[in-house]
This record gives sequence, C-alpha cells and structure tokens, in this order.
Amino acid sequence: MTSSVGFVGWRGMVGSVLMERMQDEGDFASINPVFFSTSNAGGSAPSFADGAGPLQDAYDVDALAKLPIIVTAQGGDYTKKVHPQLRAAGWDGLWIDAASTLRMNDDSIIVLDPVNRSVIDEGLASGVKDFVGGNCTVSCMLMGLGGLFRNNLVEWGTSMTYQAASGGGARHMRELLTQFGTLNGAVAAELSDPASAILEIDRKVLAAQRGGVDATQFGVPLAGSLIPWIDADLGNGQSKEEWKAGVETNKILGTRSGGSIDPVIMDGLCVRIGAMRSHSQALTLMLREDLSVAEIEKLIDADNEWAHVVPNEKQASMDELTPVAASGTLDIPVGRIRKLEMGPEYISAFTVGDQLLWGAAEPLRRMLKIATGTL
Ligand SMILES: NC(=O)C1=CN([C@@H]2O[C@H](COP(=O)(O)OP(=O)(O)OC[C@H]3O[C@@H](n4cnc5c(N)ncnc54)[C@H](OP(=O)(O)O)[C@@H]3O)[C@@H](O)[C@H]2O)C=CC1
Ligand SMILES: N[C@@H](CC(=O)OP(=O)(O)O)C(=O)O
Repeated sequence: MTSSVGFVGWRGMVGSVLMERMQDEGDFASINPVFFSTSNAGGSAPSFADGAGPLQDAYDVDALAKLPIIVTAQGGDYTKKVHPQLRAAGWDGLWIDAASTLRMNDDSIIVLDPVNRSVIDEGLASGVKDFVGGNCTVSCMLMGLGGLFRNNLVEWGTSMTYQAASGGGARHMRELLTQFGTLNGAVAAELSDPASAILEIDRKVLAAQRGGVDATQFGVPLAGSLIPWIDADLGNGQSKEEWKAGVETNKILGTRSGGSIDPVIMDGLCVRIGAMRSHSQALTLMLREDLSVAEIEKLIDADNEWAHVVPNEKQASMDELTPVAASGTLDIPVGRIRKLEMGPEYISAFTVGDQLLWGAAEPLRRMLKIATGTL
C-alpha cells in the first residue's frame, strides 16, 4: 500500500536538497506526499509533486496526526514545539528529522544506514518512532572511515574540522559570497594593475575585513579568515559541535564495552572556513592494531559504495580531496592516509563530504525508504 508522508521544511536549504534527491531517485512514485508550511497554509504544493493537495498548516497537530510518517527539515525550534504536542496527542507515527533536538534522546535513533542499518532495523522492530539525521561532520566522517570504525579498529581519534558556510544556513552562504565581493571591490583597481604593491592590497583588504564587511550572520568576517568556534559554548572549553563528535559517533555505531564495537573516544576542534557546502576534516586516529596502510585503504574502500581512497600524493589530493571536488556528489573521498611519527598504530586521514547530502538530506531520504519498505 502507498504510504502517506507529511513533509515539513521542504523548501528550506536542507529540504530542497532532499526534494531534489527524491525526484532524481523517483522516490515520489512509491509514496503519497502531503506538504506542510509554517508560513503559507492553503498555498500551492510544489510543482514537482503532481496531484498533491494544497499546503497544510505545519502547526495543525490534527492534520499532522493523520499521517503515519512525517519528515521534517524545518529546524530545531519547530521540532521542540510540535513533536511533544503530537506525541502527547497519542500520535505513534514515524518522525524523521534533520534537526539535532531529539538526537541524543534514549528513545531516538541517529540514522546513517550504510553505517548503522542494523541499529535502525532493530529500532524499527522494537518500536522506536523517532529517527534523526546525525551531525554533518560526524555523518561524513563515519561514511568515509566506516571501514575502520565498524571493524572496531579505532581506539580514539581527533577530528580537526574545516566546515563550510552552508552549515549555518542559506543566509550564511550568501554572506560569505558578499564578503568576498566586498574584499575584491576594495582592491579592484590595484588588482587590475600588475605593478601595484601587494602590501597596499593586503592593507586595504585587512581594513575592509576589520571595518567594512557585512558580518550579520557569522558575527565576524569569514572571507579571507576563519572562525575557530561552531555552535554553543558548553562552558568547559568545548563547543557543542565538538561534543557531538564523541557522543554521536558512539550512538550511531551502537558502541558498548564488550559489544561488537567498543566505545571510541573522539574529540577535536571545529572550525568554520570559507568553503560553500562541503565539510572537510583532518583526522588523527589511534588504531587498536598495527595495520599496514594497504590494509587500512582496503577496509575503507570496501566499506560502502561512496567512500573511496585518494592516493596520498600531491596531485591526487589537490584534484580529488577538496570541497570543490566533493560538492554536489555523494562521494566521500578519503586521503592523506599515512602512519604518523607517534607510532605504528597512529594514522592520519583527511576526508571531505557534501554537508547537505550525506551531512543532512541523504540519510533522511534513505530512512524514509527503509520505513516504507523500499530500501
Ligand atoms: N543534519 C545536519 O547536519 C544539518 C541539519 N540542519 C537542520 O535543518 C534545519 C533547516 O535548515 P535549513 O534548510 O538551512 O533552513 P532554512 O532556513 O533554509 O529553511 C527553514 C524554513 O524556513 C522557511 N523559509 C522562510 N523563508 C524562506 C525562503 N526564502 N526560502 C526557503 N525557505 C524559507 C521555510 O519554511 P516554510 O516553508 O514553512 O515557510 C523553510 O522550511 C536546521 O534548522 C537544522 O536543524 C541543517 C543543516 C545541516
Ligand atoms: N552545526 C553544523 C550544521 C548543523 O546544523 O549541525 P547540527 O544538525 O548538528 O545542528 C554546522 O554549522 O556546520
């Protein structure tokens, strides 16, 4: 039977990527979509959804409760407000969500099926109803390095991130580009004159960064700079984004002392850089065994169809291991793999992933397919 599925947040940035992927993969053929809006109830359903009724009010709990499955990329405030009302009203449908709000609840599962399909299947069988996409850096890291984590080979790791503007949302991406434009404009005359002094250009750019760029979204200039803090300050020196690396990695993998995967210690520093939509991360991993680089590469390549090893060579790294190379694709390149001087169990790796695909929309799309029995 075709399942009815409610979509909330479908026109936002994450939601639009989800809709695009669902169209590309023909997913709408096997569901009956019902579209909701927080701002335009009664408006027309999106043009790609042939035959769908008008937009319904995303705050109408009775309308939502008629559906067996709701997929939302509307954001954490929406989840905080509507999810408890629905559950209090006795709704026992599946809630599939991009926001972090419910992620660490005991009765939710973080979805990343190429990595934790068995956790998802066991959850569905035991009556779990809330399925939440993971943090983008954590999901991209586990997609890339799944071959090591899933084989219980990682004792601890650090992840030093280089996160794109898209992690902040569409307005952040626009602001980054506006900032680049402002900086370029400040020195356009000098740039067109090959004889102009580079120190004068540098001085003018710095003056613009310090005084003239719009930084309404990021708070400080990002173009030509970076921001070494992402998400809330937990008050113990760690940012919330850094905290997620440890707790979400372990939850996704279902680690347990004495289980098939032992708990993994993960920590690091999360940094915003001026990339558009792909997050990168430099990893140091301490392995539980002294494996050869060739064995490590084989495990990474074999783990899933999207992770692939980039040879640890200059040209291959420049060509294949960048946000420009990874953006808009489901590929998760993993490179710079080598043994570190600290000892034979210590390795480095560098990985890049599209933050809006495997980092946000794709795990939700696939969870919906699992829930409707088509994956
Ligand atoms: N898992 C992850 O790593 C990530 C998760 N997220 C989560 O997804 C949530 C949504 O993020 P994101 O997609 O960036 O949010 P957006 O701000 O792009 O969209 C959220 C909502 O804003 C409303 N909206 C108002 N004006 C516009 C407009 N001009 N164009 C489009 N939508 C508009 C829409 O609601 P309506 O149609 O009802 O008006 C839309 O659904 C985040 O809050 C976060 O919780 C985000 C990034 C990564
Ligand atoms: N915090 C991420 C994006 C995001 O929305 O993450 P989360 O879903 O964990 O809140 C970033 O800024 O890059």
